[in-house]
Amino acid sequence: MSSITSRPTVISASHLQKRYGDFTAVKDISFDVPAGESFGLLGPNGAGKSTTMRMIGGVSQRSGGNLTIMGLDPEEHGPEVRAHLGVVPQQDNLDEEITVRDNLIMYGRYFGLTRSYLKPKSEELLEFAQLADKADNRVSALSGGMKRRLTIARSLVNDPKILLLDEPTTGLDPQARHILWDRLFRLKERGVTLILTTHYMDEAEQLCDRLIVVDKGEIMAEGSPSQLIREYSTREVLELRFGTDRNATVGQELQGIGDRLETLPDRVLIYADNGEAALEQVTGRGLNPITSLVRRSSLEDVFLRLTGRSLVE
Ligand SMILES: Nc1ncnc2c1ncn2[C@@H]1O[C@H](COP(=O)(O)OP(=O)(O)OP(=O)(O)O)[C@@H](O)[C@H]1O
Repeated sequence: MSSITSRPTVISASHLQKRYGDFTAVKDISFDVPAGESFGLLGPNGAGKSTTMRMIGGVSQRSGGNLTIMGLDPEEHGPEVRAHLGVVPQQDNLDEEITVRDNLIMYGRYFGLTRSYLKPKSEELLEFAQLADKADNRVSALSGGMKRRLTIARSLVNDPKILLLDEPTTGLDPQARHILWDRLFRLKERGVTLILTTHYMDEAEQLCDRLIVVDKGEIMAEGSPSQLIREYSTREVLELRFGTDRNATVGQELQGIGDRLETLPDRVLIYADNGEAALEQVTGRGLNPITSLVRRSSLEDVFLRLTGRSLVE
């Protein structure tokens, strides 16, 4: 099997910038995505992820930098670029008053696809989205997770090589998120390049081969989830809760335990490769947290290390 890095680059962004008046939403974003990769933009609300996606999708003009999709500049070759892209926006914009199947057909017609192509295609996509039994229902009768799956099915009507997903599971319950992730894995298996934004660290860890951590319009770090965790965190984290007032003051007494300490309003985090050994040191000093938990490091810890803030505030 060819390694992912030897595959052709399908998206190349170089020093992307977007200004809204005096405000710079995207300051300097560069990345290359090879075909078939699942690439993520992870960052908190307002980091500039959607703005970057809109520039890739060709619906927002960039203020600076270069961008090519399959070798073409989306601002100069909008229709050709859009023919390669499937776009799943942050907000579902389905037609609520028509049926599930008709949403697919109408969207395809808008793309100029023929009815004879769309008839079998819509059935295939309904199967893929696990919505075949809802085909004749109005969209207004679907759950949030079903609507998301329909939006994804709709984005696939033109067999895109690249799928842009802006916050694909925001607002969904855990079960609906897992069903959706499973569908995205299948697309990845078929060789579709996935570009997704998320502020959920677990989503980034599950879905992304590689990602950039974005904050305030800039890239803070880049790598695979495991590379980033290795580089910016310890293997384990000991989470301690001492009570609201005590959390803020106990830091002094914990000095020297583990590699690093973070004090959050509701807990203290001790970064250590061996969390249990760190906990023994804590109790050995006569400090008795109300609760303690040893867990593996996550991308949330990477973000905290890079910015001093939580991803979800
Ligand atoms: N049309 C606009 N005019 C002015 N400012 C904007 C506009 N669109 C976005 N912004 C600002 O640009 C910044 C980045 O927004 P963007 O939507 O790209 O962030 P994000 O990382 O996608 O977060 P979210 O998940 O909340 O959408 C924010 O401060 C936002 O308020």
